[in-house]
Amino acid sequence: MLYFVTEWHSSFLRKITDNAATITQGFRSFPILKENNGFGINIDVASIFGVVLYPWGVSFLIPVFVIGLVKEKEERYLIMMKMNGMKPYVYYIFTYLTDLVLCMASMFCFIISGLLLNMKLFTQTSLTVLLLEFFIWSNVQVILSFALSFFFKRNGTALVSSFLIIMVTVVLYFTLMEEVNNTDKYFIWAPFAFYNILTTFAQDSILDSTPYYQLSDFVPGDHVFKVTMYLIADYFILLLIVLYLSAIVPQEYGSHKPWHLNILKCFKKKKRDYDYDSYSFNSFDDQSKDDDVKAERHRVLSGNYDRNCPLVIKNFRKEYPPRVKGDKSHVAVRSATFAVEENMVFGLLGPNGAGKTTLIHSLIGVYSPTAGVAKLAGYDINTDMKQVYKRIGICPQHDILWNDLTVEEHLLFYGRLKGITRKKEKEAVTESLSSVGLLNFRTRKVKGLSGGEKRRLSIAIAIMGNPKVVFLDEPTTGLDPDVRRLIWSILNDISQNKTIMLTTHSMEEAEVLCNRIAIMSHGTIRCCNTSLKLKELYGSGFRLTYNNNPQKYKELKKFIASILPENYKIVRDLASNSIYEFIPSQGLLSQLFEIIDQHKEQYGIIDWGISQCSLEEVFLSIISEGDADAE
Ligand SMILES: Nc1ncnc2c1ncn2[C@@H]1O[C@H](COP(=O)(O)OP(=O)(O)OP(=O)(O)O)[C@@H](O)[C@H]1O
Repeated sequence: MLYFVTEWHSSFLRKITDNAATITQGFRSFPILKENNGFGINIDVASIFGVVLYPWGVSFLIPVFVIGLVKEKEERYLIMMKMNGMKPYVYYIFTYLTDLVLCMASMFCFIISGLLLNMKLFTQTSLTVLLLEFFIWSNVQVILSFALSFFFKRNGTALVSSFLIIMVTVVLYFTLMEEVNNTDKYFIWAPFAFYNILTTFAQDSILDSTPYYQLSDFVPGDHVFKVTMYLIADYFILLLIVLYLSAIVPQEYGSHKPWHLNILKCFKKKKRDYDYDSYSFNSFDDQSKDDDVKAERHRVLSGNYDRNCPLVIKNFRKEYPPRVKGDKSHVAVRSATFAVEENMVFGLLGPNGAGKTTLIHSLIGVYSPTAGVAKLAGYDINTDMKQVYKRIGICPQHDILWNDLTVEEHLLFYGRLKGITRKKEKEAVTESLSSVGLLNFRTRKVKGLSGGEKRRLSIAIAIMGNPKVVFLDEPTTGLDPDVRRLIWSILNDISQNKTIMLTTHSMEEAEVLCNRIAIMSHGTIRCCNTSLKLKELYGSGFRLTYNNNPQKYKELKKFIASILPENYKIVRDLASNSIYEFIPSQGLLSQLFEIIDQHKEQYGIIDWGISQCSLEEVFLSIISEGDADAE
């Protein structure tokens, strides 16, 4: 059809122009403008999508940083580092710098991909201005994640919530874009300020009518300059918020200040309220009625102990500030005074909440003591903590280990914290690992270790560098009997030339390992002696236990009363089963065995036995006394 129409027009043309003109057929594309992208509009599609996607792209690291910080809180890595002498501010500065480097690296990738994709925002905006803005934004991201991390305790919540915060911010920004551009108050929220800067650059580069953003444009009076100043101000506000929150938000460990930070107290000159050598009886009264505790207190406070004692505590007290305003402060350790010599394992027993962990944590600097003094390995914990950390080892109640580090890396890390030199560290690692039987696990990652192996690694960390004093907080809790016995034999071997302070809930463990045992309840040391002595002092002597025929119950009861000494106590009195406690006179035990054996059929005794009281009974009796005192 097109052919016939063209031929008809062509013959008409030839006729009127005397064959001078003719129409030739062919196909050609429509002419397009060089920068038209084929749609007739001169725009950079990548930049348009970029405007929408940039905010997401430049904010995705915030949730990642937040979960990193919250995970640290959850896993308590910082506490373990603190127990080994690392100052929290060092940890936070390094976390900040690591996050900043990560952020800057991701920003570089962002800029390089923009340049490779030939996106105008990156090709046409001054690179110096871009780098400056991204540097400021990287700092803001890191400090913002620090601030957000204070509001979460669990990793999962932190992840979801921080993603939501970023998502809502981006959506809100695009909804209010026009308003944000014209109203400065929105720039108080740092992401709004940075997104606005990015959008301004992107719009400048999309629209031909305005020139692209250059360094010379970045001067006072310019919109981007003004928003950048807001962004910098936001950074400092966030920094102040982080410093404030770190002082007032209660952490699982460590103390925190009231919301008003006790500012007035800062101006008062701090008085040194102790002097190690002259510290004596004038402090808090010891509540213990026990003669051994009183004697130990007298011995230590009057200075009658070996001056080389690696562990000396005088009138040590720890009060926690009240959790609720108006409440009284909580006294976790009332007043502890004792000294432990070298080559000794000192067991600290007590029910949950007795104050054992608080005492250890106050000694190793996790908390500062409310009153009292202590010397560890010859150094005063109030003045020479740096020296103390080099000479002590700590195995905390729960394993605080990094899943992705190897066994050796853990030991190297803590060894360096303790100040072991590079030359000696490999040797120290080998020594420590062979003591706990983990030499073959040297290169294994912690996530591949069993519970017992992790515990042994925690003990290896504690004894790294051959410290003088080792604190073991419930080292075998939750382990099976086999592993528990293995750890006992390890502890027995490593106790040479050391002073070990061990807390445990296992009486058997205390009996096996400890040369001296102190039982603590309600923050007070109730007794302190060897396990044998404690049994003698607090145990109710011996126990007669029997099962019998209920028909002869009354006669049997009379018979037993007639053969036991007058001091007997009935512990259990059932028709078919009874327990009596008594303190035997000389020779009575052998007589009892004979008499009961002769009369057992006559009184219907089915089976019977006599046993000495256990440390557990001593423990229970002391704890119940402590409970009565506390009421
Ligand atoms: N950070 C804290 N702030 C306030 N009170 C605390 C704090 N930590 C512990 N306490 C309280 O101090 C008391 C002693 O606690 P601590 O953990 O020292 O006891 P424990 O003998 O080690 O117990 P467990 O055997 O369960 O570990 C408890 O009443 C406890 O509630």
